Amino acid sequence: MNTFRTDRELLRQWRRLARSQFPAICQPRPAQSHKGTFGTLGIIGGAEGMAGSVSLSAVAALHCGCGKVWLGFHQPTLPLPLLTQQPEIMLATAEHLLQRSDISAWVIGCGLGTHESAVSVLKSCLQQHNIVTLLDADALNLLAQQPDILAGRKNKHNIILTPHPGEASRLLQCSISEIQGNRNQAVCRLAAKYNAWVVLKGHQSLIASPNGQVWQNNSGNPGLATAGSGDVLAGIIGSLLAQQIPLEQAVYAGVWLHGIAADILAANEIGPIGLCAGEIAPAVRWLRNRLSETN
Ligand SMILES: NC(=O)C1=CN([C@@H]2O[C@H](COP(=O)(O)OP(=O)(O)OC[C@H]3O[C@@H](n4cnc5c(N)ncnc54)[C@H](OP(=O)(O)O)[C@@H]3O)[C@@H](O)[C@H]2O)[C@@H](O)CC1
Ligand SMILES: Nc1ncnc2c1ncn2[C@@H]1O[C@H](COP(=O)(O)OP(=O)(O)O)[C@@H](O)[C@H]1O
Repeated sequence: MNTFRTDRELLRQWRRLARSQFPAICQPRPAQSHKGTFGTLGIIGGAEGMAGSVSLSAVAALHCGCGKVWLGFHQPTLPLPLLTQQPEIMLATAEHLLQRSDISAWVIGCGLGTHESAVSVLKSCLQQHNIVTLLDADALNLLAQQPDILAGRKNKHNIILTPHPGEASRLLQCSISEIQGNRNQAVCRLAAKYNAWVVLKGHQSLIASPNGQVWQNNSGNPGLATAGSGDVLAGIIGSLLAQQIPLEQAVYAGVWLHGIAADILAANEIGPIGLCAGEIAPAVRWLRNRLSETN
């Protein structure tokens, strides 16, 4: 059980900001709702040795409110220990998961690996043109190696790319210092090159829409500089997308919630030093519930 201490005035400010900028995440649950109301997220990645990455995404997605989460491992056999960690998560191989017809949103790439077999998994995921899809980590590395992977996608405005500066440098074929030297320009170049939504992660993450509008996020702290916190972000945004939160609000709100969660944890003496990525999800759940309260 997790409750967090927060200054009341700060919580009021967060509510005001969230209600004006991303009202869809502040709605209380309708009494007549059921798990299907809140969508099904499909997460693909987790090659051998990397099961933890997609597990972090999936746990975060559940805590952020989506109805069901499927994990599709890019491995021939399933990493069974995950069942005991969070038995609510449904497990499959990536190939089997891609055949399901009930997925509301996809997250692909965390721990996926960059072998040839990963390319075909990514391509078949992208063939589901009408399903909003977030590409992270190795999906971005594959895209950097083979930019035409996105060429056959009919609708790119429902694609979200979430590179850290290292991945951004691969996507734009330049150095990390060039990315960091002009982050605004970098995020715009990425959005224009791929005609997609882009989150350039790091201190004060930048979000660019496909038509080049840029928004800077100011929540978060260096506690987030820890293995797996990007996997958690992918799960949060994917969860909001699966819940049918409008895409623009899902991307902005996801980045903001992830940062505020880290700020709440730090204020509760969990980090910033030694904050673990898995600790972010309960704080996101707490915050989403506080935002949907009426007072
Ligand atoms: N538990 C698990 O299973 C986990 C699995 N994971 C999975 O591991 C796979 C590899 O992912 P990865 O991101 O660790 O490696 P990689 O793409 O080589 O990037 C590192 C490069 O980027 C740079 N860089 C990064 N951030 C930066 C910043 N803010 N600002 C500036 N530079 C920055 C960094 O630069 P450096 O500072 O080190 O020179 C370096 O060059 C991937 O599939 C992922 O999902 C992880 O999620 C962890 C938990
Ligand atoms: N100094 C920082 N201040 C604020 N946020 C940060 C900082 N460092 C990292 N983050 C955030 O943490 C996440 C790290 O993502 P990423 O580098 O992809 O991690 P991983 O691959 O280990 O999951 C991103 O959302 C990024 O914006």
